[in-house]
This record gives sequence, structure tokens and C-alpha cells, in this order.
Amino acid sequence: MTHPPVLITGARLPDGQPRDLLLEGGRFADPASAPADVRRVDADGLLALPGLVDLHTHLREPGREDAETVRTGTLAAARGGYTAVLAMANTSPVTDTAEAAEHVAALGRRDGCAQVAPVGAVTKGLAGEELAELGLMARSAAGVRVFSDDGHCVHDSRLMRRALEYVRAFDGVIAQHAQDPRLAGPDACCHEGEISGRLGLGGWPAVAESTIVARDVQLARLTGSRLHVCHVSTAETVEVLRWAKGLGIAVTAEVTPHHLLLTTDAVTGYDPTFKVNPPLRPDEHVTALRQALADGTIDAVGTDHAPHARHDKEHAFADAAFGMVGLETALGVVAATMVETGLMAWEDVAVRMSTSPARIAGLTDQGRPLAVGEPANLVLVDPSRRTRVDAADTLSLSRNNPYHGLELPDPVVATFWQGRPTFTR
Ligand SMILES: NC(=O)N[C@@H](CC(=O)O)C(=O)O
Ligand SMILES: [Zn+2]
Ligand SMILES: [Zn+2]
Repeated sequence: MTHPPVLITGARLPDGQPRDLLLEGGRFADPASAPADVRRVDADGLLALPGLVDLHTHLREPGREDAETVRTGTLAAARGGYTAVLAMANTSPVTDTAEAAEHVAALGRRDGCAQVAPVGAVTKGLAGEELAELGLMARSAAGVRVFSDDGHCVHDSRLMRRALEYVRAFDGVIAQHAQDPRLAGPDACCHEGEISGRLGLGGWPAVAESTIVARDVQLARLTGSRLHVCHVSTAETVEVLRWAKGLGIAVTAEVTPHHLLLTTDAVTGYDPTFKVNPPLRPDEHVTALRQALADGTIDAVGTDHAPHARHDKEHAFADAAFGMVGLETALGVVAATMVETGLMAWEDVAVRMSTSPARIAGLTDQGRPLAVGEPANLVLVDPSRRTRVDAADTLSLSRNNPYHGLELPDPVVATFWQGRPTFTR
């Protein structure tokens, strides 16, 4: 399927340089060669960033199509400026075989408004007992490179070591949901501290994350393999990452938009919208996470878009499902917390939300420069555009949106994937 050429005029690249962009046959072409009757998009005053890449999306298909599908999840992704998402393995059935991974990849090709790269489970059924078919998933047509038991921690040290050893052969990466189940047990649902005590909610101590990360970076050093840390939420984890990177250990990490903006204070009204794993943390952690994203200790932003049906969220706080949606608001939250605060320039946003996540996931057609010959994946951004967030105004099937009612930057004006518009305002 070919899309007619599009000429985008007046945009600026993340470094501020003006650049006209011709999208033709799925790639960028020389604007001077544009046909006279080409479709034009006036991007005067807008920034053009490479299409965003989300390392951490829960698409819920197969199994929970009432909460999200590949179609609706990638529509929401396109609206958020994304041209690729990594689809987490905690579906039903779990993505723990080559067939299951190929099924998700095929759904992506059929229904996707963005590239869908399946994440493979590390252990069969996410049970933490036996390694899944990592090699078969990697060598399958789905070409899986990222493996994660997300939702669960691979807490058995020996199994984690084996998994790291295994993926080295095909430059795979183990993405760990770092949570020691002995320190943050089944009832842990709120950062352990004054607020959890006052509200009577099970405490999730910060060290339950950082102790696992400290172990894992040493296993990554031992095996010479790549480790990725999902949704970093504590200052202690940032310290461990700094130390490990200083030693040259191959570790990368992501932070979610919600951990950059929201704090434990949000849960004091017992609203389960704010129940998420790992939990929202106090201010001093949020400050450390912002600093770490700015200085590169944290490599990427990952949304952990976790849609849930109303009947899974509308319970007492302790009983509700963990997770919040995030694809449509991610760039706005990063603009508010990192750009408008002066911590990062838009050029850095492009690195943390496109270039680095594409490199970590091994997606060779994503996170590329906006240059002639490269795949035409981009997002047009209006840095001054703002809106009041409305949970009901969404392309996702779920409405567990923690920003409802907040005024936030809403910078995405249009998204193009493989040269065609997947979202336009
Ligand atoms: N983040 C969450 O709170 N929930 C995720 C699982 C996870 O990322 O651990 C989910 O699948 O709902
Ligand atoms: Zn997780
Ligand atoms: Zn997740």
C-alpha cells in the first residue's frame, strides 16, 4: 500500500534547524523533488521529532479486549506521538512461545497504527519457575529482542542469571520489573512511609526495588549481558544505576511519566486510579528521577500504559487492579516536568523518547534522524499547546487516567508512521 506523498513545510528539527520534509514511499525524500500537486502540511512554528517509541505498553490483546486491543492501544499511541510500542507479555495467553509472539506481531501488522514489537516472557506463564522459549522467540518471524515478566519480578537469582546468559547470543535484553516479593509482598500497594501507615495500606518499601536492581546489575556484569530496568521509581535505584554505569555495566533504565509528576499524596483520597505498581513515591524520589532522566542515568521514558476495565478498578484501594493509562499524555507530562522546568531541551526529549528506546529494543526503523532516505516516522509538536485532561476524551478503551482535570501541555499535532498520517488534530 502506498500513500500519496506529503510535503511538510516550515517545521524545525529538535536542534532548532528549519527543515522541509517530503514523505514519499514510506521514507523521507528530497523536498526539491516534490510533485507540483503534492499534499502540503503547513508546520510553521512546529517542531518535528522522530516518532516516539514506547518500551512499555500493555495492549491487553489477546485476552482482555474489553480493556484494550492492538487497534485501540496503537490509536492511543499515535495520538500520543508514538510510531512504535513494545507490547508487554502479560496477556492471556502469556507471550511465552514463538507462536504467541508471532500472533501479537500479526495483530500489529493487521490492526496497528504503529509498529507493534512483542515482548517475550522470561519465564513460562510468568510463573518465575522455568525459562520460556527465549531462543525460539528471538529466531521467530517476530524477532523478539526484549524479554520481561513485567507485572512480576524474576526474583530467583539463578533463573535471572540463566536468562541473562541466554539472551546474550542474540543481543537480547532482560527488562526487569524490580520488586523483591519478600520485601514488597502481596498486599503492598502504597509507598511504605508515613502515608501508608496513616491510610492503613500495605507498604511497598523503596528498597524492595533497589536491592533487586543492585543484584541484577552484578549479574549483568558477570554475564556480559544487557539488563533493562522497567519503571524506576526510587532515588536508591538511581544511585545503583549511577554506580553500575560508572563501572561500564550494560544496564539501561526507563522512568514513567506518572513517576515524574505524581507523588504519594495522590493516594490519600483512596482513589484507585492512583494505584500503580511500582507505587507513586514522595517528592524526594520524584526530584531524583527527574535529575536522572536529565543527566542520562535513566535512558528513556516508558509509559507503562496499563489500561483496566472499570470493573477492575472500581474497588476499595487495596482490591483494585494496579495501573494507569499513559500513552496519550506522556509527551505532555514530559514537557511539563522536564522541558518547562528547564531540565531538558526538546532535543533531549527526542533522545529519551525515541532514539534511546529504539536502540534498547533493537528497532532499526525507529528513532532515526529525520533525513533523506530514512523511514518517515515523525511527530509534529506544538510546544505551547495546552489542554485540561479529560479521561473520557481518549482513543483507548480504558479511562483510568490519573491526570483527569489537570491542565497539561498537549503538544502532539500530527503523527506520521511509514510516511502516512496516523493521527492529525
Ligand atoms: N504497572 C501496573 O501497575 N500494572 C501493570 C503491570 C506492571 O507494569 O507491573 C499491568 O499490567 O496492569
Ligand atoms: Zn511492571
Ligand atoms: Zn507494565
